[in-house]
Amino acid sequence: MTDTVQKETLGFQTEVSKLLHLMIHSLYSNPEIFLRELISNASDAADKLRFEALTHADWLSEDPELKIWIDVDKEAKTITLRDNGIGMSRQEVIDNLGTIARSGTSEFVKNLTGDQKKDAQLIGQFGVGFYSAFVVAQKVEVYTRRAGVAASEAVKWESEGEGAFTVESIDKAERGTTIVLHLRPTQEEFADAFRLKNIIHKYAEHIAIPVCMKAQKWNDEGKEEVGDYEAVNKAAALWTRPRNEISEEEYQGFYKHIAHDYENPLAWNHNKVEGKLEYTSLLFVPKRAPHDLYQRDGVRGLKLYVQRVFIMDDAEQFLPMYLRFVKGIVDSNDLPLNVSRELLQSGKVVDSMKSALTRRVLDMLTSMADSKAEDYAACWAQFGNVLKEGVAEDQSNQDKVLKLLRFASTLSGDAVESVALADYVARMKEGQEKIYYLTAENFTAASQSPHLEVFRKKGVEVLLLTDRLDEWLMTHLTEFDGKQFQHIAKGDLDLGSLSSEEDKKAEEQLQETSQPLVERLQKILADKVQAVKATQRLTDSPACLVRSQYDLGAAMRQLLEASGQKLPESKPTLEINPSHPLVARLSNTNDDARFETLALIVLDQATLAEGSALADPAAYVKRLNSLLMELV
Ligand SMILES: Nc1ncnc2c1ncn2[C@@H]1O[C@H](COP(=O)(O)OP(=O)(O)OP(=O)(O)O)[C@@H](O)[C@H]1O
Repeated sequence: MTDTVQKETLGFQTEVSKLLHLMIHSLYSNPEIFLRELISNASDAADKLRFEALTHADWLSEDPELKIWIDVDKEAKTITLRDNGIGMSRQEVIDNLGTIARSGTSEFVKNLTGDQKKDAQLIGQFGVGFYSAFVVAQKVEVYTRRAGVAASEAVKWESEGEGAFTVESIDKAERGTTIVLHLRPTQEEFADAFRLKNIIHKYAEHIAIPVCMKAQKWNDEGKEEVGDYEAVNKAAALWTRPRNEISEEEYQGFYKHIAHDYENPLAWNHNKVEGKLEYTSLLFVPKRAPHDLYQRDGVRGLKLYVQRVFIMDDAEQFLPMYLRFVKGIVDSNDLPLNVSRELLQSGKVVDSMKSALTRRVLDMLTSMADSKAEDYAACWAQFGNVLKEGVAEDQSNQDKVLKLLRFASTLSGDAVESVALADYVARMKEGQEKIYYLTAENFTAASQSPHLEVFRKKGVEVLLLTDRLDEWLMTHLTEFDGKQFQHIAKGDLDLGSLSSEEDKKAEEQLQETSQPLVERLQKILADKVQAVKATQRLTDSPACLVRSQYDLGAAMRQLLEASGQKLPESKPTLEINPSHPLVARLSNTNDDARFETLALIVLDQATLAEGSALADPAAYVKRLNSLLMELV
């Protein structure tokens, strides 16, 4: 490595400087992860070389055994990591080690709050990567030569992590990357082979290629002698090993490696399929949703291998959109090695793998829901809204998806979505035929809705749906376990066999006695409501609004209107509770002007109770005040 030419000093992208600063201050409690990150990069570099060798066989054949070597120099206080992977060109060095390539991470750094504690918690979510070297090193040198590039076109990169780095052309005999870490005085404990081997066991056991260090021996005088390089890790692709020989820690380590996550996954499933199709899958459910879960161009998909050769990241074709949060790998024996994204778009092999993998994920989630309720609750909190998309997207698995849904309910009593449809059905009252639910803007509006009164009286549980997606979701749901869904604020009150003979008689009587009041109200409110009706739905409230069975909910309306669609006006039915004192008062009012004021107040209040906005709030306030003045 001589012949220094073309040395240039370049500045780090602003975000990198920020990231470096934050990293050094937030990872001090766990500095050893630098080794995990650098080994992970070297292993990725080996994967990339194997892939490129499919079209450039000579790149691999000249030095075919892909490995990572780690050396420690106690005197010089350095650690050296060497790999014979793909290496980097000059431009790649500048791009990869001077900027933040991944847009998500760069966005994150731009938005740092400046509050070191908060920022430190966030940082792990973005994969700390190469720059973590500076947590232990005061100076980092990178010597690299890309496969297929002349020895004289190798590059040296060097930085002390403070704003700038240099790049210069060098000679490098072998392909691949060598990284020299000059340890900070406070981190010299890492210049210890034994310590490094322990870290490799902890974090890099799953790495598919050998991570080698020199053997340590002690002679008769108790002095240390170093032997030849030997693999410290097991050095076999994790998914190719038998399940019963892989520890939990190894699965967790592998997940962190492929998902760039710092937390353990919630669950995983490792499976080998033999027969007509042959493939191995290893699928993980993360603990936390990525920041780009709802972005159109967010990262999704599995890592694809064909016969153990890495082919591509983010292969989206193996799982449906609503399972886009699942991470993992799939290794196929049937796909051709030169498979491209375009080729993956269609084809029997991919289709049948997709449907099998989808079922596998749904089964994994179901078994988590059945046996690890707490984990599933965490999973639902993160990915519930994405899973809901599956109800519409995946008709063939709708039954499985329905069982995974969770809702808030009048029984659970809080906004946490924890009630499964199967639990609801198991708790249904004798004579109850339908699954009752209510949609509203938020949990308070839902749980205080007048529509719940009759259900409370009869002790019937109602699901409370307050997510923006829920109205859309319910347009795709007709029944579960043979029971129809019924929105309690839409259509006639239909309690089926929950209504006793007495209820039915009372209903008839109610309609009869309320007829004059209903007609009077109808005249006044003709242009505002569809109809006026006396109701048994209410016990404590004077009135409520009922929508037609096929009416779009408020959230759906907003959504469609925002997308530019013109929707016909929909008028509600006003249902009144004749046994409420205010309605009784209304009934006894002979003064027409006063009747009108009261009628409009009752209508406006029913609108407010529904969580809707008033068309003319000022008029409402004026009317109410005139009544209040009378009281004074
Ligand atoms: N040993 C290496 N050989 C070849 N390229 C490397 C090596 N180390 C790093 N790189 C390149 O530098 C890039 C940046 O590495 P870095 O670790 O910062 O991010 P990453 O690996 O893409 O993701 P993460 O931040 O989650 O680790 C890599 O994507 C890769 O292209």
